[in-house]
Amino acid sequence: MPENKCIEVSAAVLQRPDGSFLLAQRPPGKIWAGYWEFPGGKIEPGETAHDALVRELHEELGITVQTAYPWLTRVFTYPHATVHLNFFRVTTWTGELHPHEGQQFSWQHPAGVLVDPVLPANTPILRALTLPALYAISNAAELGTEQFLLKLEARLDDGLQLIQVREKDLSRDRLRELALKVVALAHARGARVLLNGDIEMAREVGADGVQLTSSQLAALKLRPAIDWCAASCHNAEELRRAEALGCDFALLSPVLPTRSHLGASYLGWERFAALAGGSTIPVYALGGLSQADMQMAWQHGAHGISLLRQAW
Ligand SMILES: Nc1nc2c([nH]c(=O)n2[C@@H]2O[C@H](COP(=O)(O)OP(=O)(O)OP(=O)(O)O)[C@@H](O)[C@H]2O)c(=O)[nH]1
Repeated sequence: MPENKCIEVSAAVLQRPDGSFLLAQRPPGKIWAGYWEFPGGKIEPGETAHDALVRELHEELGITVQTAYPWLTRVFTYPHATVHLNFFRVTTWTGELHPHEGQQFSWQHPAGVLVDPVLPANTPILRALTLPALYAISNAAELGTEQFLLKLEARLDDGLQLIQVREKDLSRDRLRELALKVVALAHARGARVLLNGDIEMAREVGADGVQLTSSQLAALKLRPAIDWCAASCHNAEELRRAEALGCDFALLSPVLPTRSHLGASYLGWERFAALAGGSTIPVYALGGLSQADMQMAWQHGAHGISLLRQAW
C-alpha cells in the first residue's frame, strides 16, 4: 500500500435520548486493539459513507440503522495509515446490540468519558459531543436587559446549555455588566457562555469562550487562548478558515430569510448542506430558524441550530 493512501472510514456515534453514546473496544487481533472507538469501519469500493455505516453496524453490532445524520469528518495520520473518518450521529435503530466481533461495549456521557484509552483521532470528537444542539443568542436589545435576564433564567432552568452574548448596541460598560450577569446565571446552572467579538472582555468577565466575527476570523493569525472559540461564517472560505485556525465550532448563516435582514440573500438548506458537509468542526445553522427546524438542520449536516429571537 502506498504510504500516502488515505483510508475512508465511516463511524457511528450511537446516541440515546439521554445523550449517552456507545464506545466499543477494538478486539484483539485488530490494529490498535484495546483502544475505544465509535463502531464502524472501512468504506468498501462502490459504497457511500452511509452505506458503509449501515453495513458495519449490522455486521459489528447486529443492528439496523433507522436514522443517521451526517456530522463531522476528520483526517488523521497514524503510523500505519492516514484515515479519513466520516462521523454520523445515529439516533434510532432496531435490534439489540450484540458484540459480533467479541468487542466490549460501554455507554458513556459527553460530560466525562470514563473508559480509556480512546483512539487518538477521536479526542476532538469527544469534545464536540459536549456541545448541545441549541445555541441561544442574547436579545437584550429587543427585550430590555431586565426582561432578557428573567427569560434567560427560565431557559437555563429548562436546560439551556450554551449562550452567546451579542449586543452590538450596548456601550462597553453596559455590555460588561450584562455579560457578568449572564455568566453568573449560566455558570450557576452548568451552562457555557461565549462573548461575541471581544476576546479581552470574554476573559475579563470569565466567559467560557469567544464567538469571533467574520472580520476577526479573517484577521487573526492564531486561535485566541480561551477554552471555547467559535466563528461566525457565511461561506466556504470562512468555514475553511475557522477549521484551519482551530476553532471549536462554527455558525453558518443566514440559512433562511431573517427579519433583521429583509431582502438579503440567504443560503437555503441545500447550500447549507453542501457547505457544512465534510466540515471537521461542528456547524450550527443560524438565520430565520425556530426550534421546529432542528431535525431539518440535522438532516443537512448541522450539529444544531442557533436562535436569536426564537430562543426567548
Ligand atoms: N471504527 C472506527 N475506526 C476509527 C475510529 N477512529 C479512528 O481513528 N479509526 C481508525 O479508522 C480505521 C478503521 O479501520 P477498521 O480496522 O476499524 O476497519 P474495519 O472494521 O473495516 O476492519 P477490518 O479491516 O479488520 O475489516 C482504523 O485505522 C482506526 O484506527 C473510530 O472511532 N471508529
